[in-house]
Amino acid sequence: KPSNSECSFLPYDRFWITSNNIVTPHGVISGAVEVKGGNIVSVVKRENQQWKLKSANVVDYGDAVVMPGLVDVHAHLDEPGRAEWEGFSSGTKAAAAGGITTLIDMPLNSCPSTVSEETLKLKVRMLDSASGFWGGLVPDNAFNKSALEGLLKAGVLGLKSFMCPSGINDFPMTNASHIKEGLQVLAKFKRPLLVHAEIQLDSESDLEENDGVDDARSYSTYLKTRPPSWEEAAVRELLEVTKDTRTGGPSEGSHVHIVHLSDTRASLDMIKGAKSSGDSITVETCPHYLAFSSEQIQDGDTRFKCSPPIRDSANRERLWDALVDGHIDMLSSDHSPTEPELKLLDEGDFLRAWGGISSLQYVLPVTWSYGRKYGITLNQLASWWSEQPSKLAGQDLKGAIANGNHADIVVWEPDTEFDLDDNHTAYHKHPSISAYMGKRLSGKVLATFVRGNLVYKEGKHAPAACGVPILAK
Ligand SMILES: NC(=O)NC(NC(N)=O)C(=O)[O-]
Ligand SMILES: [Zn+2]
Ligand SMILES: [Zn+2]
Repeated sequence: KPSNSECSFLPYDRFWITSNNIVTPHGVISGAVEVKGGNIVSVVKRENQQWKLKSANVVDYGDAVVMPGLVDVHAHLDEPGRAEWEGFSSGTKAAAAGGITTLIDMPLNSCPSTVSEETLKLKVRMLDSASGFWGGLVPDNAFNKSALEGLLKAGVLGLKSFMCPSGINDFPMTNASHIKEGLQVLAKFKRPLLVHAEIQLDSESDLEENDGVDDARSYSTYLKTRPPSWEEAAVRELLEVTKDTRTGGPSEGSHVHIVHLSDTRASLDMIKGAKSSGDSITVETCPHYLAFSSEQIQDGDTRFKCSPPIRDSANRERLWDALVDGHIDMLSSDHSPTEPELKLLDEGDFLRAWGGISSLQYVLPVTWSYGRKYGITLNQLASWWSEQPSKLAGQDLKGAIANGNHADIVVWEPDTEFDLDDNHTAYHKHPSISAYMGKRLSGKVLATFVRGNLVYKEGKHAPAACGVPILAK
């Protein structure tokens, strides 16, 4: 266990962070955040604090924004088993450099997948596993109540399942009856199920076998293989089951969260309907669906391949509307990297390349850079990236700069621009496969505090990683 001095660039247990732009649940204030023993012990406006700050340990950030650290509920860190794709050490370093203070690791792309108490232990045991974990709901454990309970008791924050093939052999897909069973167990633990909501519709997927007829280098070919009807069919089937989460329903206490929504037509309308009927349901989208549109994706540029796919610009505009209007609850990275070889960048084959966007370190500046023209506010950013995801993950003491909360904080400069070029230091493993390479972004992270430790400062990480696994109790 590293000593405290290795965990933080700051030697103090008690100190004040001051700024003219502190994002609190009650608006942006000029003042100070007092940190003691890793927690926020007071948040005071500038006019109330003169007496305190004179002799204290003060870190002043001037006009830079002081915001709750981001909570990324959807990241694939791939360890153990596929450390060459990503890892806890590289992933958490990238997170810290990007202002993310909490990562929740997805149960697939590591090997083995996190589908049992034993496989969870493999993750928790890793020295750098400073994150929380979702467990997998798969056909093997869905009808095995004691196995599922074992996994939940071992501390996963909730479960995740796929309604279509996941691309990972030991993570098979679930149908609505598996999900229904899983929700009953989750209800007891009051934890959520995260669902990849696409269902493979036969007639539409023929193209995959039709190589050569349609050009596999063309993004439009890929788009046709995963039409909005796949999301729509999955959401429709899923919502039959989410009724169980209503007050008085058989799975009251559980919750369903739809990951990475792309379709803004029927799927979104159905989700809105379910919310108004009292289903316990939330939905996320990801920065790549908000930043990019299918029209812009060049032939062969498989960095942009993900599922569900990035759709057209009209869809992107509707995603922003839905987010701003509160119909989409939160954002996540869905950082799903691989080795560059599996992206098949030379061939540019959209049908055979690995699907997943690599983005972990960039999500804050990306959301801000692309969201500015929609007039998004700092409080909205904090809600989408911190408050709502903390709630989903059951982390009541995270997600807001408020008294008693964990001192998980990002300090950043909204107007400072930078280029994601070869000179930019990225900490996740394969920056070259990121869809954001070559972009100019605004919003530079200056400092990141995790539990009061200044873990990242001006391009450098503290000598040791001090995060601990976040396990549900
Ligand atoms: N196995 C994966 O990581 N899949 C991921 N891939 C994407 N989104 O393209 C996902 O979250 O579905
Ligand atoms: Zn997914
Ligand atoms: Zn994912």
